[in-house]
Amino acid sequence: MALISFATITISLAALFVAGRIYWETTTGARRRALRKQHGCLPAKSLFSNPLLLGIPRLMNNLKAFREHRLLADWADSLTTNNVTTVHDWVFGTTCFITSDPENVKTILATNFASWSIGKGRIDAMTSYLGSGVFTTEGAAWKHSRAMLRPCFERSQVADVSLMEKHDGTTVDLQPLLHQLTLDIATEFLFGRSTNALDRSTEDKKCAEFIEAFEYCQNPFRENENTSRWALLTQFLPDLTFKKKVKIIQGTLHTYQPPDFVDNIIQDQIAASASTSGPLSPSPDRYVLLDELLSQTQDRTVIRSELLNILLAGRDTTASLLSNLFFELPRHPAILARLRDEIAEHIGTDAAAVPSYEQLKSLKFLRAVINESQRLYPIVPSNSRMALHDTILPRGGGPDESAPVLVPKGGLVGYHLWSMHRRPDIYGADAAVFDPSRWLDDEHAAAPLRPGWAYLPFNGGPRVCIGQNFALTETMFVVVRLLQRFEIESRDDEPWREKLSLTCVGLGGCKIALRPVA
Ligand code: HEM
Repeated sequence: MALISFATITISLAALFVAGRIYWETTTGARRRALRKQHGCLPAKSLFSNPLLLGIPRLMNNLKAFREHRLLADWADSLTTNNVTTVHDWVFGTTCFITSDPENVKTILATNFASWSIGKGRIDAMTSYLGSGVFTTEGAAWKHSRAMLRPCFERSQVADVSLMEKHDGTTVDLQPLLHQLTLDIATEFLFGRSTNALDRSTEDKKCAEFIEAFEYCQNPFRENENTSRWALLTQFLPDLTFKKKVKIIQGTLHTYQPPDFVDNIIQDQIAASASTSGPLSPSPDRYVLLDELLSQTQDRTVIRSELLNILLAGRDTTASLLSNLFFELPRHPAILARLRDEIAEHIGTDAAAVPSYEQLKSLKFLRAVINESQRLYPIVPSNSRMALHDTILPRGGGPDESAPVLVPKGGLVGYHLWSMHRRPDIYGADAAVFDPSRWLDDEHAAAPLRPGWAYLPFNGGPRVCIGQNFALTETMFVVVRLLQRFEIESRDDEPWREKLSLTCVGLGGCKIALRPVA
């Protein structure tokens, strides 16, 4: 009896499976076959063997490579060794692609923007501590945020370099100080008030607590925890520390908490808006994002979320760029000397010669140094998008990768800037060398370098970094002010190694000796 019912159940399940498969083949399958035929799609290569293993071996390898600080280089090697620019994989039933092909990246970010999402994973993970804002939303909500922020980044606002001068200080232990400096500048620019993290004389416990909590939440790859051997298991366990930190960031939004760091800023600004004078009254000649937000809504959740979203986007990114740049610069005395000459010629060597926005923009060689630093060490070295419906990548299929590829609805495409920025067929045989002169038309060996979509440190298309100009001005300003005052020397013989969180920075920090210029 038991045997019969077991056989009946097995047959029924098999029949159900076959019926389901037939249904799928005649609907979704047929639609995809037609789409493939219409566009001449061919499959992309796969570097990975057995789909029945659900991509788990690859995932474990990635985690190991991440722990050993070689994930980016491993991927680049993998693509180069196999002579491919787009590969296909299958992780836990989700179709995934990795690409370093500029045409594919352009399609995802610009020409076919509407077919792609930033992904549920990013939205859920980041909304949990940032709330809804420009970085975590899509569609109408994102458009609204972006429109609200745009005036904040117009040239006249960014050109106000005086706020940067206020936060310019002597540095010795560079990497952490750069992170504090950019936090101070970002908060002054966006909120009208600085965290003053760099100023040791003004210890603010709430501020320190807030920064610590913010840093904890924004690092999804917390070392020794998520990346341990048990990483896959810990993903399913509640992270109680994370919840505690979110409460610190979200402050009074969670009841019974005293006003926290961000709340205080919002409250003070509301009070200042009501008065016409006093140190916190809205500046008549400078745009402060918080003032703009307050003029549009009194909803503190909205205000707080938008502020946190931008703080995330604008803070560590610039510090990481500066840190990577100052890692390379002292290792290339000829490049450093040329940069000093340019600064002396256009601005002056005296510390009293504070550069203006226009002067900064005239420093062509400094711009080339920054470009080169971002080429070799993109701050966001890989990124991804999710297909909202069945859609097409223009390249990557077939033996020579020239055929289009079908990406099914829900499929993920990772675009690997680290690999793309180092492609010898785009940047030349010396692609691995730090050489800013490749960006100078009259000095470039062959034709002028015009990488287009093959160079993407700030992303591209409608979601291009809104703070790009601000970040570049800030970077130029800090480099000029530092070199005007100090001789710099590398104090680190180790090669650059990746330290990946949301941004990418050197594992060994940026150890340099600073001597005041005689
Ligand atoms: C070197 C410094 C910076 C780099 C390399 C950088 C890079 C990027 C990248 C790659 C994105 C796209 C992320 C994505 O959509 O997946 C982005 C978006 C964004 N960035 Fe930056 N960024 C920098 C500095 C800044 C600064 C200083 C601010 C503001 C103060 C800022 C504000 C934003 C915002 C608001 C977005 C979201 C734009 C949107 O989704 O519409 N960034 N940035």
